[in-house]
Amino acid sequence: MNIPYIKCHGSDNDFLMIDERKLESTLSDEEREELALLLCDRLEGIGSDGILFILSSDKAKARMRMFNSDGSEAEMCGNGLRCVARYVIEESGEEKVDIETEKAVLAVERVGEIYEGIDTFSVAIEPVSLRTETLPMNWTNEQAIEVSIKELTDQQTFTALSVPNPHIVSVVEDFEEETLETVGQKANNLPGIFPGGVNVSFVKPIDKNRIFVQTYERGVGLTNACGTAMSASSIVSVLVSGNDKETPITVMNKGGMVNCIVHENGEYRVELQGNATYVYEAELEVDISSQSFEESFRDVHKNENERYEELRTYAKSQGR
Ligand SMILES: N[C@@H](CCC[C@H](N)C(=O)O)C(=O)O
Repeated sequence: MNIPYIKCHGSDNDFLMIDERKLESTLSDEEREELALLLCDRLEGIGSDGILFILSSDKAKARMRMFNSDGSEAEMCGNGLRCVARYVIEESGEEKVDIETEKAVLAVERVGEIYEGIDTFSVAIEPVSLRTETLPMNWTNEQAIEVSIKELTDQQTFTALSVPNPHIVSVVEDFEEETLETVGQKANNLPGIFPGGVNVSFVKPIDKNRIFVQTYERGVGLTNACGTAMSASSIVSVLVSGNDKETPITVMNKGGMVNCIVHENGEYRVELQGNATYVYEAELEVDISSQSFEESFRDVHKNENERYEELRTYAKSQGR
């Protein structure tokens, strides 16, 4: 099977982006899962946090499906949607389009640069729900805001929300990555509470409307950034740490930074704004039955990667 793809990232949460509309035939779900397992592996494969599949849609300009590196499909992917937004916007020549995702048709658009020289895209993160049943999370109350989950740790509290993929968020003064990994692993081995798994984020407030977020992602593990988690964390920071809605919250992460604008009009909605960087474009010859592939490189996007390095250096200098 011949598969052209673009290696891309949002805040260094990296993906292989495959336009299925350009393949001889669309893939089956088994093939998407097999491709994710084969290609995302960082030792034996190409290495990435997941695969973004672009399909045609009868509801929007295009449709995105996202598979995690463990082969599971997620309802939504914020950093990935920015990459798909760029691809579809550049393809259509329009500045604002709609993209179908599993749970919603979402507006995406090109917006003002988040950092000099960085083409920036904004994606809508919705629907948002604080009802535990939407994650799903088996819990005694309808909501879980700042609750202790003793099966995870007795040192922290968590807030649960779906955006619409499932997240729990803990606001802490400081944290070690190892603690996040331990808690994330436990949460994803607790089917009695989180039957579908859950993304776990630790949030460190830095200043007013500025936070640092890191996430243990369901289906992946620790990542440099997770767009839906940064959106969920921004909502939680409004709810429990006094950050302001309707104005950007700058979210620093291990791979860079984004802006999240939390809107509330009866329900929460977030505008997630950040980079959508192409690393390189290449072509694959894949044989799924023998679990093998060959890769031929076509085009490295050197200039934009150099510009992204400047953003990364700046973000690092702002600390965590
Ligand atoms: N990194 C993504 C989220 C990807 C899906 C997540 N691991 C899940 O299974 O819910 C993002 O940027 O939102």
